[in-house]
Amino acid sequence: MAGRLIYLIGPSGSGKDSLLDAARTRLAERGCRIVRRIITRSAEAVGEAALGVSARQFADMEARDAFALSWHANGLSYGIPREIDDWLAAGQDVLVNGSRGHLQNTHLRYPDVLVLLLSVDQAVLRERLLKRGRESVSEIDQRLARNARFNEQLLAEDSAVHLLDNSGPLELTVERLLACINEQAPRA
Ligand SMILES: Nc1ncnc2c1ncn2[C@@H]1O[C@H](COP(=O)(O)OP(=O)(O)O)[C@@H](O)[C@H]1O
Ligand SMILES: O=P(O)(O)OC[C@H]1O[C@H](OP(=O)(O)OP(=O)(O)O)[C@H](O)[C@@H]1O
Repeated sequence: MAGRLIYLIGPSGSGKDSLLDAARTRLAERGCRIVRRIITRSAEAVGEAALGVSARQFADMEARDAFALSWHANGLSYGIPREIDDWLAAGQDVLVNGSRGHLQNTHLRYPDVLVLLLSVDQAVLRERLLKRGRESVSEIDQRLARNARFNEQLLAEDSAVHLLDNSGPLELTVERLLACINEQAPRA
């Protein structure tokens, strides 16, 4: 049986990278691979399981059809390597740090995708972003405004999005993630 694409989405700062890092070993134990994204962000950026490339390199990769999925947001470009299709075909589950804005395209290409929306109380989220210190205050406020629009849209849509709360300790969210993946496993 083919593997399943698990598409983790959520506001910047909701804890996607932290969750993937914390759950990495447990996910590997159950045969789930975490994708390394290609991002036009400087390679020295911390906390991101990604390969940094220039805008030119990214465009070249896109032209070579090197990505299964790609999107542009926050002034950056993001690509998911095409090799995930080999992993899925080989029966492995594949977890992607995805984009809310690109969700519809992902549904079209991967109809059986399991979508997990990581959510955090807005005030807690602002504090976490300020503490992380990766973006300026105005960039943080722009991202928070974008979140508000996305949340409205996602809630209004009747799509099969599974909420995953990360307002509490990360360890708890890891357990919730694994439970959700197990609960939503397709019946053999
Ligand atoms: N459950 C949590 N409790 C406390 N801090 C958290 C939790 N999850 C993530 N963080 C912190 O929030 C910040 C943003 O997390 P990050 O993983 O970079 O989010 P994202 O990848 O979604 O942008 C980081 O400083 C991280 O340490
Ligand atoms: O359409 P959206 O859901 O807003 O997502 C757009 C992009 O923003 C996030 O990346 P970002 O560069 O912010 O990294 P982060 O998630 O680690 O903050 C997310 O992982 C997406 O790649």
